[in-house]
Amino acid sequence: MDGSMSIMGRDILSVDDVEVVYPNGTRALNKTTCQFMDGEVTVLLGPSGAGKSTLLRTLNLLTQPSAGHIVTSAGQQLKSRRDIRFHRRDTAMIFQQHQLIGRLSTLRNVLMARLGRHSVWSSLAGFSRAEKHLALESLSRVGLFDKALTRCDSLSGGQQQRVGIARALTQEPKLILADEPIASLDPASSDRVMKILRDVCREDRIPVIVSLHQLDFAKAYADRIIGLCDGDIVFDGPPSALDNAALSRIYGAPADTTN
Ligand SMILES: Nc1ncnc2c1ncn2[C@@H]1O[C@H](COP(=O)(O)OP(=O)(O)OP(=O)(O)O)[C@@H](O)[C@H]1O
Repeated sequence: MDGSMSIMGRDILSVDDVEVVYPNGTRALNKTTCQFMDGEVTVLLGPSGAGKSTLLRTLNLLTQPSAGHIVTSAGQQLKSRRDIRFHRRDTAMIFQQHQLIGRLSTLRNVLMARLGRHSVWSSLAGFSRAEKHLALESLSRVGLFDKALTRCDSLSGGQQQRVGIARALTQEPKLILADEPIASLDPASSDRVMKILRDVCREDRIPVIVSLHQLDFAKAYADRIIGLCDGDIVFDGPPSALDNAALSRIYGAPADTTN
């Protein structure tokens, strides 16, 4: 067992009594337990400072829990450096600010996703034909095949975010985490990005977990919404169950449901 996530069952990843207190004493996540399933888009919703990014980053162990564990479907607690390395290799992260290298082509940026699977020696040899094929296929899935040789900094914000998704796909992940992926996009680009994420989740049967501020996109694209407030999960259910009472638990006051 190499510590990578199994997709034998529905239950892919568990958060088991996890708490996060940052070194400066900020308690960002109170004792939290939840599971994430394959083929399900989960949206983390909540006001600024609620703990969405903290929960997301804890799933990848970019933020270390102060207590509790992240557990794979095989029942394995992610503790050893080796297990964490395999877990990160299998987990793709999409950021608000794309994290692309502007002067490189989109294809080069997308291929960067393969570095985690190379040894020092094999990375010196360059990317294989199969990897280049996978990168082009990923660009094709996000509708950017024709931009493969274009410099990234000449693309629009929405196109750059789609390159970020293509890079994530080229990692061949078993889990995708997206931290406010549409925060700086116009509505049409946001719609396209969310649709691609949902399609990937369905087609590749992997969990996609997205933090969002936009209630309308959460309702349109989530299978499940986890509402956070002050480091606690205060709602966990399908969008259809997100009524005004739930919204006021998340936002602390009657929320504007028209947004
Ligand atoms: N590295 C850090 N060190 C100290 N405190 C932090 C750190 N990162 C986040 N926090 C604090 O932890 C709490 C939760 O922050 P987090 O970023 O998880 O919230 P969020 O819901 O993602 O907010 P936003 O929507 O504004 O991104 C906040 O009080 C924040 O100030």
